[in-house]
Amino acid sequence: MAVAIQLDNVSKSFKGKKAVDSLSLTIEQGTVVALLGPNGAGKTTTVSMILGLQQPTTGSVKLLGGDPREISVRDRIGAMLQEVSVVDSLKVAETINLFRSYYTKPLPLDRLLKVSNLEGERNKLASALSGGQQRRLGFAIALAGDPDVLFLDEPTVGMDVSSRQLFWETVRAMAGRGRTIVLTTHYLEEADSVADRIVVINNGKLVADGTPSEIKAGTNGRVISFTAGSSVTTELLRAIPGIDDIEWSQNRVMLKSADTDRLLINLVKYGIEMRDIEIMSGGLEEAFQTLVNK
Ligand SMILES: Nc1ncnc2c1ncn2[C@@H]1O[C@H](COP(=O)(O)OP(=O)(O)OP(=O)(O)O)[C@@H](O)[C@H]1O
Repeated sequence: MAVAIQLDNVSKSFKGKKAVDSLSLTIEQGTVVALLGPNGAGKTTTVSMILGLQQPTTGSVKLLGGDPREISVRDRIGAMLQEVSVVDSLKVAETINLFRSYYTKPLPLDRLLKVSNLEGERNKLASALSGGQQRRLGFAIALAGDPDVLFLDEPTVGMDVSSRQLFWETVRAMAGRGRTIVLTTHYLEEADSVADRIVVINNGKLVADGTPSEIKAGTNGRVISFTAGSSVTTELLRAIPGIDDIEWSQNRVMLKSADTDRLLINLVKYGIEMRDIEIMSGGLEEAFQTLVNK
């Protein structure tokens, strides 16, 4: 598969402190990649370097095979950053048209108004939009040039539920047409449902990289919980192989394990009295906390 983004050993320092530290990353075309990490992890700095807005202190960045600052590369890129700056005197449709004029193959205005759900606001002043509507205008602007690579920095902050749904549907449809999407978000459930790949950064370093299920499976395993009979004690459970953690909530016990199938067999073998057995996967939230608190 063709490579859309390539970072080779990229570092960025501010006043001697590394915001991004020896990051290497290859992103293939047609994938949706979520960049996760706590505040200050280096996500925005990474995206700014991929976009050519900041230069790495060391290392190299390639976007669509070229330098992100080249005009021919910029023509194929769209970005929705945290701040949307609008010209005060321009209406929504005029604002979108202004951005359309920067590109060689812009999408039609009506299509952009539709996917950003701003058809009803086309004649409003852009500066008079609500916060959520301004985010959607930012999305329309990012899509104006029908980009091959789209960057979304915290895109759904302030959007209501139906706008979010339409937004993610549009993003997934774009990926289906071979476009590459890189997004940052603090909403882990969104990353879990929309991304093909999750890259976790902490202190400027890559700490995990994989599909959402790989990230979840690789860090926290799964949990078996059941209502325990009166003969079951923590000591008894400690003797059983394959349990990573034991937690009680009244007479219900939760056992963490990397291999819940094998653990269940062991529990039966040891004659553990169990009722209402449940097996659950750990969530992305839990995996994320484990990764960034290591
Ligand atoms: N222009 C700058 N000058 C000095 N330090 C900076 C600058 N930009 C970023 N930093 C520092 O680099 C580190 C990474 O910041 P960055 O904005 O990339 O994090 P982030 O992961 O995007 O965080 P958030 O989730 O809060 O948006 C932080 O410690 C930040 O203070």
